[in-house]
Amino acid sequence: MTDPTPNPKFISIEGIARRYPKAGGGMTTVFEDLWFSMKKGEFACIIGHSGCGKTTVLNILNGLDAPDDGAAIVDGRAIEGPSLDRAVIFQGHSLLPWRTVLGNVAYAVAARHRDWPKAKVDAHAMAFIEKVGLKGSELKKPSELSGGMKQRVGIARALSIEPKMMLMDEPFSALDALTRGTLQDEVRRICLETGQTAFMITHDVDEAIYLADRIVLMTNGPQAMIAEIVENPLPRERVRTEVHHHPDYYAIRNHLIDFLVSRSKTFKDAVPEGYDRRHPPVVRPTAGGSGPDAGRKAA
Ligand SMILES: Nc1ncnc2c1ncn2[C@@H]1O[C@H](COP(=O)(O)OP(=O)(O)OP(=O)(O)O)[C@@H](O)[C@H]1O
Repeated sequence: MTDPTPNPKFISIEGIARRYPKAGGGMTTVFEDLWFSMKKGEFACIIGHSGCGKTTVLNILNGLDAPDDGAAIVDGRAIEGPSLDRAVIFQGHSLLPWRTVLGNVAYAVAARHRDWPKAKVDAHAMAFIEKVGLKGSELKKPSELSGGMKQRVGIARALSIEPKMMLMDEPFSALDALTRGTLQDEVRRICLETGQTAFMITHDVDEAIYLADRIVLMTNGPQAMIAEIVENPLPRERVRTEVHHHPDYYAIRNHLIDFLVSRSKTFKDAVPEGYDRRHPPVVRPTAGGSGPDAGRKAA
């Protein structure tokens, strides 16, 4: 269940910057002074063109990369390296090929709970294998599974360690549309049921609208900025086959596409008056316009 009084800064990105040396000397700034926070149990997607720094942000949240300035904080503690508090689901499955489905998930559970006996580890792993619809396939090896099934194992493994945060880097982009839809449904259901906090990179506007509570819009790099935080006007209880009938669906969809097509390129050269990197504008596109919250500052 979702925490009724969630900490508004359960996850907090505070003024982070990432720079790399340029081939001919000097430095390229991928982004700097980036601020964004998430409540516990929130699902956020980040959208922006290739190279703007989405994976870099995700790697900083995962602890695989460190910011040159600023800090990323989870539940009051600065991230200082990878931790079982955070689980990542990638596009590829990165399963251990010699282990079964159960073996792959149990391996993660055993790493999290080193004092648990094998029977308890296996029972816990099985509960998550069941959650992603793979009961009956637990003794299969990855080579015997379809792409969608492998991705399910990755999801079960990530969820089984009951992380404070789930990080997803385009986890469904390599799947066919039908499998992608089913897995989106499952991830959404499980995140809602377990109050999981999730941060996902996607290039798919419809995926972001279906999954996210809020969508972070990043301008093109280098020196990418968070242009806005878009609040999803759709109700939290969503049904895939009905979302596009919601009166606000096309308002948010058009807003996101308009950003990707034009404003992601032009934003930096015409930064709106009063724009504050620390509190990017919060926009809630609705059929009646950008809604009463348009232009509100992020917390
Ligand atoms: N190790 C590195 N050395 C130099 N530049 C790097 C390094 N890693 C990333 N970059 C640069 O940082 C920028 C941001 O990369 P990043 O992978 O975060 O972008 P992205 O938005 O996730 O892109 P995509 O959507 O294509 O995955 C890119 O211009 C990339 O070339």
